[in-house]
Amino acid sequence: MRSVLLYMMLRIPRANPVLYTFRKCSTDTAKTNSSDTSRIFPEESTINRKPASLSTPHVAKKENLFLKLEQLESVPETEALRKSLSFDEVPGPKYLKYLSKFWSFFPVMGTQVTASTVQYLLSAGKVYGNHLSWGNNAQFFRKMLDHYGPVVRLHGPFGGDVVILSKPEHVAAVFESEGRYPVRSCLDCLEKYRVQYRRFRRVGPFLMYGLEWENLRKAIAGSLQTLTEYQFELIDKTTDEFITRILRIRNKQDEVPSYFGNEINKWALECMCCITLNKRLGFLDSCGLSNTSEPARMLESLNNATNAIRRCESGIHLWKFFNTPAWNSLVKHCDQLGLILNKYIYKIQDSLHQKKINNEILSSEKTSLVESLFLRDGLLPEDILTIILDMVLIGVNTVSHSIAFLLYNLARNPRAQAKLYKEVVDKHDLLLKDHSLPFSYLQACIKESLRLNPPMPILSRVLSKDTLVHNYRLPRGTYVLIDTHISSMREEYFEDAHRFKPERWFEEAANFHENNYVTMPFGFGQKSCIARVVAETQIALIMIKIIEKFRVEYHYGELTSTNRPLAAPDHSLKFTFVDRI
Ligand code: HEM
Repeated sequence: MRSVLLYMMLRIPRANPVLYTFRKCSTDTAKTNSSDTSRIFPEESTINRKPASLSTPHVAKKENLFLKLEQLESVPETEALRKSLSFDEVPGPKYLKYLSKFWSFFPVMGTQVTASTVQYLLSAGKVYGNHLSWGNNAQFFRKMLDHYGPVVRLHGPFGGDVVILSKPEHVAAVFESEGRYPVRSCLDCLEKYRVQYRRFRRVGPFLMYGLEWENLRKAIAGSLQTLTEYQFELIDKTTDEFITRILRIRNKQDEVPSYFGNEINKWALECMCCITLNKRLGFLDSCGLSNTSEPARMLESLNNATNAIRRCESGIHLWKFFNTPAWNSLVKHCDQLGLILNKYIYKIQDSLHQKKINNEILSSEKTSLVESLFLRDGLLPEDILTIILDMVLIGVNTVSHSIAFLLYNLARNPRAQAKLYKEVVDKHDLLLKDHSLPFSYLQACIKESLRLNPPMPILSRVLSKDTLVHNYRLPRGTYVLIDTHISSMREEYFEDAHRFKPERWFEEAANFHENNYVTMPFGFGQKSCIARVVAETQIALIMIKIIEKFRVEYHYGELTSTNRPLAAPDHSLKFTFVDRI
């Protein structure tokens, strides 16, 4: 048994043909472009590249996290911490405690596996013993918190513990103790894919930490403050195409087909290309997409890669030892997505080079995110690829799920929809004039819908120092999962919490809720969403166009979220779009 385990732990991931082609292609391209790179960015030649060795076995996440935490300053012991209850006293399901002792010899497994076990329970549903037999796994966190109290400790079956929280004051304690470089959980599979298989030197902004992450984040955030006028125009055109698409695909009863969710995804992916590449790739082509077209392949890869990441991160990480179907799918689809994006990234690099030769001055209005990243010192095309891939993997589904739920909430609340329609009609000319979005009721609708249906309901952090929560001392290194959805549904903060009431955001208490960890659809602090403004503008723009043109209805019962890490609508989105007279 031990030797089998040892073999599994040391097993070196085998390169597969798809990967080989991709790696070869990208290194070839990198070679052909290396001279260009040094001409445009002379500083880059000094970068000391150290690709991760393929022969290095995957390092246990626990060690990684502690290495990262070591960089953080330690804090003096306070009186309150000294008097607190110990970590062992935090309640939680007992059976996991026994299992954790039994499994503790698994050195390669760590906190991450505990967390992914939780994720697995959330997405697949499992029955364990009396305490944990939940009929409805979507209610997993709520049941745990109802049963054990506001702070729950899950003893990891494979070592490493997870603490679940949802009360704003506890969430405050976690975020207020956050250092300069917060650590969130990692997606191990994506890290392995990028660092070990693709040998990228950086793992992407979502997964990075420390000074390097901070610098990268500053570089991206600088270009994502707002949309440029040019990007706004591109997204505006894309949204017009989306409206035409609704007209084309709806039936005689004005209802769109069950694949409408995919149409929203196409719109969101096209917008992402506008934001990152300043380019429309034709996702909403009026003739539809042929299966072999580039946009269709890109969309398919994105859907399959997202699904593969979810499968890899759920349950036991067998892909760390051998190539599971989920891992193979992840490699195949991330490669595919990367190949397409790389093509455009290199094109932009070439055109920048050309502009430099011709001494052309770049107009800041027309500079794409990729261009602005190239213009910063020290970023290689592969760094830019990981940035764009992270943005695509996070930003497309979150935006399209938000739109789906907002349409649903408006369909179910005709009065709110009528009020929004009035605002849109009254302020239409303002939108045309200066591209600003002075729509306060619309903004309240967006906030309210994100409160009811946040696309990323669970935030995660690794504590950078011992933290006092509910008088328990949670040790540094504890992996904390925060269910922000539960707190934003509490009656004590929101009257009629289950109702869609945009008006509540005009009340005085709203500021309190926004600033006090009660509702956090975009996360919190240094590692909060980098593209909040851009995402809100995108959502506002599409809603204005839809509500101006159609009355939206939904005739299929309650739409709720699947409880995956990214919460998606659990039914098909067969909305009815009735023309406004
Ligand atoms: C309604 C849409 C969106 C929602 C609700 C959302 C929500 C979130 C949340 C909850 C986080 C984690 C925050 C934390 O841990 O504190 C996050 C991080 C992030 N989001 Fe968004 N997001 C949205 C749209 C986007 C878009 C459109 C992009 C890209 C253009 C994007 C890029 C990112 C990135 C790169 C991070 C990682 C930031 C870091 O770790 O430094 N998001 N987002």
